[in-house]
Amino acid sequence: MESYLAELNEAQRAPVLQKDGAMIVIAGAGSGKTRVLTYRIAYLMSQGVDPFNILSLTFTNKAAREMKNRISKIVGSSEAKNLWMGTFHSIFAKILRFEADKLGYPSNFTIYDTQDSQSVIRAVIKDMRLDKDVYKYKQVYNRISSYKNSLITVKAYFQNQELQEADAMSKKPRMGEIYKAYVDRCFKAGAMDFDDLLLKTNELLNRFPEVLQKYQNRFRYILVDEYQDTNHSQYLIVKALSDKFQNICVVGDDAQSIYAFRGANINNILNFQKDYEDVQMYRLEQNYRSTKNIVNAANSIIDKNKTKLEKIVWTANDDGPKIVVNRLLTDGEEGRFVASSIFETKMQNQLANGDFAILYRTNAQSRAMEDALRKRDIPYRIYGGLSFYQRKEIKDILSYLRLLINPKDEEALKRIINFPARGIGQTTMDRLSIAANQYGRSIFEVIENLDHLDLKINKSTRNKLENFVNMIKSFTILSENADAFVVADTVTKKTGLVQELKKDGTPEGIARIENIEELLNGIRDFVEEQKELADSSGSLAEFLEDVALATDMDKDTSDEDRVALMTIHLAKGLEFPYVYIVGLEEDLFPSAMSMNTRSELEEERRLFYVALTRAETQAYLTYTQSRYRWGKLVDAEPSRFIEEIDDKFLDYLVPQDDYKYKPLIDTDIFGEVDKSKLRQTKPKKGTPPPAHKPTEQQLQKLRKLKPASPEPAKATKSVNLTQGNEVEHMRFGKGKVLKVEGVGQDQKAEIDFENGGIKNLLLRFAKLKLLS
Ligand SMILES: Nc1ncnc2c1ncn2[C@@H]1O[C@H](COP(=O)(O)OP(=O)(O)OP(=O)(O)O)[C@@H](O)[C@H]1O
Ligand SMILES: [Mg+2]
Repeated sequence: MESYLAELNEAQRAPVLQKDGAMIVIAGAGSGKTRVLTYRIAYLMSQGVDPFNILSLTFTNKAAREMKNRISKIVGSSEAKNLWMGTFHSIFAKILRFEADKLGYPSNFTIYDTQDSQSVIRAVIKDMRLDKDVYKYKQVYNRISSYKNSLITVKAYFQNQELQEADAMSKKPRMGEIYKAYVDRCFKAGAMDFDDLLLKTNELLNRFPEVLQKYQNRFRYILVDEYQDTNHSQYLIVKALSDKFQNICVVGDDAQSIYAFRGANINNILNFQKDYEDVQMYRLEQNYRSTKNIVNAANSIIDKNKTKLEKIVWTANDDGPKIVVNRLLTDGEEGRFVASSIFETKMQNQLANGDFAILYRTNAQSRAMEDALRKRDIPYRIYGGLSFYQRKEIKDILSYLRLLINPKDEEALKRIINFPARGIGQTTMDRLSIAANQYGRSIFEVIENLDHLDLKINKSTRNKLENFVNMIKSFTILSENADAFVVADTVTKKTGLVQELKKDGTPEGIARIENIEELLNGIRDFVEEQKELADSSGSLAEFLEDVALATDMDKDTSDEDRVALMTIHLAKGLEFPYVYIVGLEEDLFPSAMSMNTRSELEEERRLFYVALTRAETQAYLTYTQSRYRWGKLVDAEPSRFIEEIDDKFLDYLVPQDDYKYKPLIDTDIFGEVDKSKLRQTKPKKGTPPPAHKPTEQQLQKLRKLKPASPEPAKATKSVNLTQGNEVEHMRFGKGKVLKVEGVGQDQKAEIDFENGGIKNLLLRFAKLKLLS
């Protein structure tokens, strides 16, 4: 037996060793589904399957990279390079580029991000002179997106009476026209939006049988992770591609289906057995990720859902500490509690920042957490929200880069034709735009042919336009031979973007220049990685595709050690030793918008299940008593999800009898807040005082809950360290003391460890043995 197969239990080995046929692995969180996929790929390769013939679809590109790295270690990296691994979007974007001409697109088509798409929709609504309060562009965008994901093309829309009536009923009778205009504009700009990447792939496979056959033969073995969250469009692609050989392995957990609001269809998992002949069903039951307390608490939650497949999840891991529940007065306090708990836990157990994650239901909750972490000097990274690539200065540079790859890209052109200012005004742009519509050409082409067109544009403006086009063309020529970094660096210098920011001179301007530097560094890393890992040259086109399709998780470019902050939706598939789930309040989690039907509430509960099962060692649940929502301070009730967990797994920092007790208002914290809005309850006689902050006693208790270390934590106060001492640390091994500073409780030492490099340790917590 290959040695790596010993790293699987028997139940995991079975789907790995079944080389051919259709199979589905349904199993709870942390039971090794992703591991099964990884090892299955390695096994297929060891059985002589060509990596070119294996397609593996994951939830993030980062997950794909991690799997590829693991596989490289098992079978060698030159082999693993040729695997097709990535998200649905990134894999099918690649295929669409090969086949673009069949669909009438240029192979260098741009991928419009959500911002670009919404900007096109705004322009359409404006040009059609529609009321923008009725036709809200974000709503319209979501609607179009859901049509596309259900494979309703413009043509299909106009054939569907029901849909048109539904839109008319919701006061949007002209939805169809907007949809058509939007699709036409994107097509003219040589651009696909995110949903097109799936829709057009379906079109390609449907309309061109020879193309379908080609990819059916290529992808003889198909694997899909997180199958419970595939939407209809993705489902059809997988079904079509796997139809011939039926060598398909999907893994998933119905209890973790959390994307119904984006069209994910849990029936895909439930119907799998009907879709293929001879389906083998596998179940995994042992969880390797979490403690018994976490696994059992998570089981007790998901038990409350009626719609589910019965599953067993157990673990041989330790009981571990109980799940800590804490009530705080406000979100500010909640942040402070989380930050100090992270600080204490980190110090006591000598952990890295990356061992901690803070998960929340909505992005808005991150602010209070950030404030508190910053005050404590704890480095953190927020995933999601406004991403790095959406920042103005970054998007400006990317627009230049996009334009030189695809000159038809109208969103990119509009953004930078007069930035930095070159004296090309709005009137000129309007004239160019009208001409472009009239001739059915792109604005760039109109500018290229100005001499032959009778447009009211004066000589000097014509010159400016010509210079602009020539500059872009010179970049295009450069990009034909140079890698992405060289091109981006040249563009940044030649366009004068950085000079513009330098002139500005404000701290914001300087921060923007730093961001641009970070972008260039990122591009350099990308080029190096491409050359090493993926057998490619690291061209600009490849980089732009990578950026356009990077999921929020993938934008993690630097490897600095930070606490992770993200919404629960983004945390799917990940794991952290310590997890804080914050804002566990009715109307926030479960969300007020998802409590209308049982199925919505069950999706919220699955979301909570996902959150809790990310934790390996310890989970913390927090809620506040009042929170600002829509600009008002409102009373908050603890989430029903806390009450749904069996008490024996919980440790309340707030005494439990006092669970729903509302304390008097703490004026120091509320300042000028309208106190009449707060419920003012007098403490009942004999009730313990409300615990706003954990008391010293509670912190003691919290400390006791820390996982026991092999050696009891000895304070180092008896060890009097000085420079040059040799010491030994449990995790970092032997080390030499470089520097000691501070006194008493705050005494710190800088130590150079054999295994850990130079560390700065607080002596009160560090478990050090003095050797000499
Ligand atoms: N047989 C095993 N022996 C040791 N560790 C294992 C084994 N199987 C899985 N693990 C570890 O358990 C953890 C969870 O595995 P994995 O992420 O594959 O689970 P999963 O089922 O995909 O979870 P999720 O449902 O959250 O996606 C990982 O750290 C993995 O390395
Ligand atoms: Mg997984």
